[in-house]
Amino acid sequence: MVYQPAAGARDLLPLDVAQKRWIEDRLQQVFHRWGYHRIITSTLERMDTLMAGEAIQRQMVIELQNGQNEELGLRPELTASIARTVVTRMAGATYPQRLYYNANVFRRNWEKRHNRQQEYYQAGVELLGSGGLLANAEVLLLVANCLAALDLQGWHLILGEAGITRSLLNAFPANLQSKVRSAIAHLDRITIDTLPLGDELRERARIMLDLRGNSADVLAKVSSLHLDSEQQEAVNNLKSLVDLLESDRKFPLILDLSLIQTIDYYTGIVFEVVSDTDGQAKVLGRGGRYDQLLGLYHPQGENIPGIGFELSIDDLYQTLVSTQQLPQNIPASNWLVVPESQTAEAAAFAYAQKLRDTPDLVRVEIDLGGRDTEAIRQYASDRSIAQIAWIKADGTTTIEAVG
Ligand SMILES: N[C@@H](Cc1c[nH]c[nH+]1)C(=O)O
Repeated sequence: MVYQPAAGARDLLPLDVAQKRWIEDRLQQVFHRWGYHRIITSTLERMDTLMAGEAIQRQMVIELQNGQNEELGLRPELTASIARTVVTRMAGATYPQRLYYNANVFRRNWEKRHNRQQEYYQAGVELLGSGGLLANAEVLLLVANCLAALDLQGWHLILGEAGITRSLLNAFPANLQSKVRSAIAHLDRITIDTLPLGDELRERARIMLDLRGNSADVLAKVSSLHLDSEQQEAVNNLKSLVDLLESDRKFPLILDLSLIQTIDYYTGIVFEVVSDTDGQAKVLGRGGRYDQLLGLYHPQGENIPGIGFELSIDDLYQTLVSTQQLPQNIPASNWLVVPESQTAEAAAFAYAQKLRDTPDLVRVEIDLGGRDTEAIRQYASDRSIAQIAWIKADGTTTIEAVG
């Protein structure tokens, strides 16, 4: 019998881990520089927490059997868990709260693959307690700073507004809304042309499909849709955000008011970070504003606004691996300490420990015996170990540089 990981699960070997850590360490430094603090929530959650009302579909979650009457699942994302934690465990916390995470998530890929489960790694932030323009701008500028810290060239951000998109969809008959929503999400013009819609609504659906491109054009087009005052206000807020982002230096922005996310807790801006390095658009991360999510978990139903994003470590890795920036090898040890006889073993351990106790990171291996001098030299050279310390029983040490 051959033991294999579960379908869709992956083992990360030391070089994979070193490369993943390279990405994570850079992101973490950026998060710290912006005043964010790490939060760790449970991998396992109750299904009602994970589904965040109806925002996350049950099919997305890998459910677990347990004997009790508690439905449990593996988290498919972190935002719902963080919302639950903050309102139930951090009562009395002052706002804003700036939190970040770096964690594994599990999703059942029911759409594309045949019910395959999959484990992914995400790093992301949640900025809680502020609903305004500045919080939106902070989060988008933080995305840009993360990508700069990874030296990732050639990306853009697709920015939508879930509130506007949802209210534009409300004009359609209730029984057709989900079809129109899905046709718009998939840019499916044929469905829009064939659904039983009157001329005016069909035209509206076509315009919605076209609400994508440079910000000035899109904002002009959406204003032609006879907006009510609430929609107009949301459009104005979007315009202020775009102006703020584009004022200082060019922020690579595409506005898309047909952008619809699979996760449905968003109430304001939504966005996707897209890389265009390999000539092929690839989504590296996504996020948005959710001003009604925390209220779902709050004991008194109090709403606290929030906004955040996740970056997919797996997709960042795929994009960066071709640029040779990631470490190409696991780090070599600096020293190999060799007891020359059995009676020298204690002295060898003591010498190795002295080397390890220096303030700079020094990697020190003990030779575990069973090979002759030549084999030891060969091993050190194969592993790119710089120096060998040969230790005698009386503690005498001979240092040899490996050629
Ligand atoms: N949790 C979302 C991303 C997000 C973070 N904050 C807001 N949205 C996801 O996994 O897609």
